[in-house]
Amino acid sequence: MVDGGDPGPGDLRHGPVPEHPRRRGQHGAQPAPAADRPGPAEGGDTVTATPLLEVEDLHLSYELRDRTVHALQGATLHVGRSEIVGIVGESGSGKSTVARAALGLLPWGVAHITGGAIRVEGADVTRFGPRQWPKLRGHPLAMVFQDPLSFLNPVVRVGRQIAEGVAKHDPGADRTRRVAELLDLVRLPAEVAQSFPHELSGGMRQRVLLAIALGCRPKLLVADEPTTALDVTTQADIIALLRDIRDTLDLSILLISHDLAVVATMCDRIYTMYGGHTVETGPTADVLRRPGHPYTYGLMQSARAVRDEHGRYATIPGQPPNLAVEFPGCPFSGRCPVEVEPCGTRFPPSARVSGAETHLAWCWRLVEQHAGDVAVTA
Ligand SMILES: Nc1ncnc2c1ncn2[C@@H]1O[C@H](COP(=O)(O)OP(=O)(O)OP(=O)(O)O)[C@@H](O)[C@H]1O
Repeated sequence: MVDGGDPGPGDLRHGPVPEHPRRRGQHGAQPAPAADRPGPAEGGDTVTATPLLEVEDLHLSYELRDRTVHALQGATLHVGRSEIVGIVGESGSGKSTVARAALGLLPWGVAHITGGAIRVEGADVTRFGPRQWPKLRGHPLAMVFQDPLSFLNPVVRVGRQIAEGVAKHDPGADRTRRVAELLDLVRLPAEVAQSFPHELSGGMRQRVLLAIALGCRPKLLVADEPTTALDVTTQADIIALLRDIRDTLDLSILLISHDLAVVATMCDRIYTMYGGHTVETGPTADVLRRPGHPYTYGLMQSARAVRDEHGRYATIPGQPPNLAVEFPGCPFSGRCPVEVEPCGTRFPPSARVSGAETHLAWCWRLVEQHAGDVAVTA
């Protein structure tokens, strides 16, 4: 369950309006506002000047035979060193697409980046092709997926599958010893090395996947819904394990989940995505205490299993946006309980929500509350 107060989306605080990563077609890709980068005071322990991963105002479409899906229409995020950062949002909001784009794991010829930028350790990888991406995979970036069975080779013992990554990224290592170390790290007995994937439980397979990824010595581990297919107890074990691994190995984790409770338990900072846009970001405690975007507030109500006067669980009324069109305004417009005049026609600049400079939401209502602080330029 998500803890925190019960502020409504109207209960938003004032503060200066930082510069917004501008909309594609209006100003082109721009650096994220300084306030959207973590400082040592908030959102992480040891954050250096160059984030491991930066995604700036990313626009991406899937060109299908009969239609175009504008999956990302302004996704912005960064992950610093030793941080656990979460992306939360409902199905179709673009969470997996932004993560896969950052690892070059999108279908070539179908997915097209049409604006914005991706940087890995400061290097622009936005236009990387199929030959360049493999150099980044495993190290410095590795990914674990929701469904280990689709990733693991069913006819190869898991020890050998772990050893393959070790051989590539850690060629000098004693492979047998390293496999045993990695299994121990993910809290599996050494004998598991002799097993085939189908002989293991779902939770054990997820740990094997984690061992394979860690064998590549990543600096950033991207975990896409790693616990969704697991029962509640196993979910909690995997979350605790991920946190311990971050502490032991001092790596960064980007956790993707539709479940705000999972993200809230584990992450230092959160990004909320909706309709292909980043709509809020901030240190987890700040976002939960005072959500700045009405969509984040709706997610919190759903996560708390709040019931309405008829005893029904709170859901966000309305339908997600149609991604076949590029929407000029806020994608939550039409579904938003606190909509104001420009929402349907122009996407807002970011505005500071709470005390932390890193707590921002992209919401016209907040911008209006800030009116007079800083000129709005979107
Ligand atoms: N390979 C693909 N080809 C075409 N459309 C795609 C592809 N992958 C994703 N999409 C579409 O892009 C949009 C964003 O999908 P994405 O998987 O990134 O969202 P998500 O927030 O991760 O949702 P989920 O939690 O259901 O995976 C959706 O409309 C989805 O149907």
